[in-house]
Amino acid sequence: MGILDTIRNPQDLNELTEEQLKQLASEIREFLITNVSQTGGHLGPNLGVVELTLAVHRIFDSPRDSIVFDTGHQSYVHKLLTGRQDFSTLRQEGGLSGYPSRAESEHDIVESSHASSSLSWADGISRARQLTGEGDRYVVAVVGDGALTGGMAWEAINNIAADKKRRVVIVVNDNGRSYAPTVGGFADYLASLRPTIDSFRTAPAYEVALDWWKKKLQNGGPVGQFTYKSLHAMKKGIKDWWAPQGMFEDLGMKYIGPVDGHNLQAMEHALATARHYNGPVIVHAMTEKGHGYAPARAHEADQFHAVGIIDPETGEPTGKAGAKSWTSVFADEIAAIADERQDVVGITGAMLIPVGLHKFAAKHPDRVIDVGIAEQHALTSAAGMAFGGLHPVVAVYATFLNRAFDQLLMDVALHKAGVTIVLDRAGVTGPDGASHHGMWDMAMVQVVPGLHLAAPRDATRLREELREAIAISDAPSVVRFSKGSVGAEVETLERLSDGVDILARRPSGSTENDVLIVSVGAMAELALDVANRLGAQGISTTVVDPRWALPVRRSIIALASHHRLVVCIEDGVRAGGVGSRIRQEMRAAGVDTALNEVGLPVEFLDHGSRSQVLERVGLTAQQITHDVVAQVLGTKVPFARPLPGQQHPTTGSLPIQ
Ligand SMILES: Cc1ncc(C[n+]2csc(CCOP(=O)(O)OP(=O)(O)O)c2C)c(N)n1
Ligand SMILES: CC(=O)[C@@H](O)[C@H](O)COP(=O)(O)O
Ligand SMILES: [Mg+2]
Repeated sequence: MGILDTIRNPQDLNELTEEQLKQLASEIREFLITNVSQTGGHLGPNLGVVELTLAVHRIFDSPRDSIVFDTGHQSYVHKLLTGRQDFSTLRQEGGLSGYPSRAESEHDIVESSHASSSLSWADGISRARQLTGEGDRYVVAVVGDGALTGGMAWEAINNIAADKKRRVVIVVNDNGRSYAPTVGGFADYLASLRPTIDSFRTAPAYEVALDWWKKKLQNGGPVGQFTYKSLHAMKKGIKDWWAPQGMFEDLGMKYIGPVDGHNLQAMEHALATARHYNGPVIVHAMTEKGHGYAPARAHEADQFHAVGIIDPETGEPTGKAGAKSWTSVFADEIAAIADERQDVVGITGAMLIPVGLHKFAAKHPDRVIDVGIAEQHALTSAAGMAFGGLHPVVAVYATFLNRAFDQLLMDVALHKAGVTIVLDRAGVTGPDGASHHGMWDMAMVQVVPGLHLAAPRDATRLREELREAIAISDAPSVVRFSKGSVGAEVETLERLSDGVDILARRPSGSTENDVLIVSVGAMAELALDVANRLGAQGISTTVVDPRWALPVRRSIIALASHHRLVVCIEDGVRAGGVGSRIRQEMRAAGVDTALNEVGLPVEFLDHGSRSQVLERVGLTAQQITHDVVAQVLGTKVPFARPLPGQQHPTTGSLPIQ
């Protein structure tokens, strides 16, 4: 039995000797490599915070003191130390979350995986502690150098630094990377601190002695005054020359570091110093992503930021290479477009490879910009680029657009800026859980005036719709697609004049009162499966793919008036989604056909595989068919009549045969 097996809670760490702690760190590293290589997960970030997390839990008293992880993907060690040592179900349905989870432990606070929020959490918790008479409890925020490139972090620092009594300890986990090396002026500043010498600068004894000496000299008459002033000038000169005056100290926060984040004693000393300071303080820890695991260190792209199932010895993926991914289709097409259009620029929020801009960047490095984890800035900067005559393509995961909604609305759309936003990981993603599903984008953007939304159903339509989007120069255009492998090609039977694709027609001679299925994006195969199942139950269907879901195409409305029921299937929240918009447009056109919005519930969906989550919420052919049959055969759906003089949208003739 190893030492790790004896750790049931953080208090068990306090009895360990220095040697035992070293052994424990080694066991934890071994545990992470052995287990995460079998389940997949954020192996690199967690190997980088073994000593840091041990030190935090030895110096602070969780859960009395609150420990907040930014983004939360680096909380595996924290979980191991707080009673969760079965990682066999990591990120799986019903299993251990890959992020902090309040349902799992009282030691867990922030469940969202959206970066740069930890300092605001720390500000809020510490204010609450002060106002409820518990200001002696500490709040420790563990924040990465990448997360510190997010604007929200600086909004929080502005607030925290204002109150010298706030017991907030900000542990900067500086491994110099997000996925790739962190970019920007602040990242350069952090890097510039590395050679700085003194971590004793904020030691209490040093501070007390310095204050005594300052007072002595200042009160020592003219000679003392002169001596004090000249020594102060000399010290400032040395610091400016040798140890530049820290930005954080200029902001009014104490700065301790840089500290070797893999030296447990040094980390404990720095954190103990920070604790004694009893006010807002930054502890700048220098760490390495993937520390202690050669395959991770050698993986230049992202140092095993997130791995699938790998061989623990070699770090090589063991699963068979997946089918072509949506991301790779986008990566190839945007790189081709970049060759053709010099005005097209790419923008990423510290995720160049994950969003597929790397091929574009390799060919045109000056036209792909990494803004750091700063989606809000990305959108407004893109509006500026459009004003300057460029056509920006902002590529982000759908869930991360949430935080840039106002910039999309008021900087891009209000100014009719020709900006294309490419949303990868749209819809249910799966293992990263509730804050990673890209499920709110369509409901969010459907209220943006003038916005064009495309949801390609396969690789061919992605290429097509991406090009159509980039041709829009007077409004925002959004192209959204799922995580993972792109599905099979779904052929077009007929393309209507407004760009809507007919994927399946009802049998000739069918009645007016059949079902129109509107399939949004990657739901096409599912929609056709539903159509077949309904056909077996004697219900004829027409299946269409709008391709451009917004603005709603007129042919969708006309088709609706020739069917008994419209079923809109989308991989997004059904409240306010595409189906809702179609319903509104139908009502405005006086078409009273019944409509079902089939999509995701307005809930936070726990992690699992994509298919498991879709099954859980009923977004399956079986469930949809069951519901439609019950409605139609159960005559819960009134028969619809076409409007007088309503021409059918295809050839002006009566309903499609
Ligand atoms: C708002 C937001 N944008 C993008 C991401 C995707 N993301 C997850 S972790 C990560 C890198 C974080 O870097 P850092 O904070 O330095 O932590 P490290 O992984 O280096 O420990 C990014 C960009 C996110 N989680 N949140
Ligand atoms: C926390 C984090 O890194 C997320 O960005 C997530 O892990 C991305 O997962 P995928 O890129 O595998 O969808
Ligand atoms: Mg980092």
